[in-house]
Amino acid sequence: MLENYIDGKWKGHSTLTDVINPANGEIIAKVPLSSEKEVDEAVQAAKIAQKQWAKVPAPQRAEVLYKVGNIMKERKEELARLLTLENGKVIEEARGEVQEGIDMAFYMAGEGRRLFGQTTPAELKDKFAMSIRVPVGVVAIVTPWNFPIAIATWKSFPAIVAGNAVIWKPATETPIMAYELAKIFEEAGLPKGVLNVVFGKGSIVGEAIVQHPDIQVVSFTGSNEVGRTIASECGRQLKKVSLEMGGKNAVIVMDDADLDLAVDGIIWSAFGTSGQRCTACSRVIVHKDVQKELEKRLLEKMEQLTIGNGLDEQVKVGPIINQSSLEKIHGYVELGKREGAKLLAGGFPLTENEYKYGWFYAPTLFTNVHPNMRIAQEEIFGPVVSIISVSSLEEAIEVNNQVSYGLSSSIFTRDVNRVFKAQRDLDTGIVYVNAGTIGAEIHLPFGGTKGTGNGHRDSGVQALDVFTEWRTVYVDYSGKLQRAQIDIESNE
Ligand SMILES: NC(=O)C1=CN([C@@H]2O[C@H](COP(=O)(O)OP(=O)(O)OC[C@H]3O[C@@H](n4cnc5c(N)ncnc54)[C@H](O)[C@@H]3O)[C@@H](O)[C@H]2O)C=CC1
Ligand SMILES: O=C(O)[C@H](O)CS(=O)(=O)O
Repeated sequence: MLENYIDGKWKGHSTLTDVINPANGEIIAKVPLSSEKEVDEAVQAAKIAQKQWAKVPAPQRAEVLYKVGNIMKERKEELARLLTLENGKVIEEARGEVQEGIDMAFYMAGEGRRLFGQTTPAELKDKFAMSIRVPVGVVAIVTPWNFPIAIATWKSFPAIVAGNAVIWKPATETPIMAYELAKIFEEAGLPKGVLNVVFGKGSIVGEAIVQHPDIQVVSFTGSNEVGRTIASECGRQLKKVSLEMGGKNAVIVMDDADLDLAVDGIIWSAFGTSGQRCTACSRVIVHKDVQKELEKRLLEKMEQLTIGNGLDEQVKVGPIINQSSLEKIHGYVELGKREGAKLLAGGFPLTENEYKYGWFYAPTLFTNVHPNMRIAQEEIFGPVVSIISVSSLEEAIEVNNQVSYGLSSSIFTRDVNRVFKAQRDLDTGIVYVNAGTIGAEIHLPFGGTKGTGNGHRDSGVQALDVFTEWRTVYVDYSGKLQRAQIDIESNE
């Protein structure tokens, strides 16, 4: 039975819902469905804790993150197995996700000794000017189920090292990682109230967080629809909001590409995590001269994919998170057929034998897809790929950019001129060359253009911009009133 973590205390709740292993339908935990009351309790505790936490020197705040990183390292295998249990992703990917969290802990702990500002010359004599980062106050993070620990670390670690207190609402599908991370923070000695975890529905706990007047920042990852709702409410209240809302990412394969490498990149980015990544490849934009050969090699590789319970080390594609996601994916496949795309592989849920009690979908490949079809425009969030044929690099870039999202893109080519043109013209926050669309590194900014976000970035040093304000400080040590902007000469 999981509990909320508020003001350093574990608090049970009378209303609970089941946490289900998507690989076999087993109930693995029960999680609170909290209300506005728990959100307010957490905010009141956070307000008090933040005032003290902001006064702790940043290198000391960072010590807590070093401890968190070390505990995660010791518990890596156990955490990875729990992650596979609640989310379904295959165990080697779960290990990778926990490692992302560990890397983020050490990287952001390093920021405790940097948090760089600027010093600049002042216009006047005997005057000093600088800008420094200051914490914002109480901040909220609202996270999805597809990366239940990594995304939380991208957001909470910079917030905490910068001196904020955090209210965290994890996805109800994957609360175990949140529960474990809160326990790790407690063990690492984080003062009470600096991190508060409130479990519950987005429509209740999420909305209460967004509407709470004492929360100054909301950092969200999830669907475009919910992101827009959050942004409007935050806009009304003049709250800072950072959004990461997915993608319609493409791999471009040019006629000079190493096709085997391209196939490996596509398979990994499209069917890894069963396509449930915001960076997942869901379009392949291929030069017409190599289309047939690419399709042949892709189909051969797809046949080798083992689908099943992610705890089995041989399995390469795990389950879909829940029934409604499965139905959404299948709905898109049916739509693709009606739109006139040609189904080359997959296109159905797996329901027999070992798949009977879980939610599994066969890796699916469409060809003859027109760039304007809805399957080529909308985020499916499942193992479904559309092949679009083009005649030139220029056309490939145009097709890549013709979607409302702009998260990740990739190009396979051996021509350095094409590489440089592509990285200049692909309208996405992340561009890969001779690699798939997934695999972001935590010390670089993560996010995208257009409908993917609103200009902010997770991870990298840029994450600190979300969780800090800039303060400009002028120190005049002349002992007299010097009047800047009026007359520099008269102050000689
Ligand atoms: N960008 C990404 O990484 C992700 C994108 N998605 C997309 O979203 C689709 C639906 O997945 P969901 O889990 O339902 O995403 P969602 O956007 O509903 O949920 C994401 C988080 O927001 C919370 N939330 C929901 N409604 C809220 C509200 N009104 N106010 C505040 N918080 C709220 C949820 O409880 C969860 O913690 C997927 O099929 C996929 O297309 C989903 C997960 C991650
Ligand atoms: O949130 C995600 O989808 C992933 O963490 C990003 S990546 O590692 O696949 O680039």
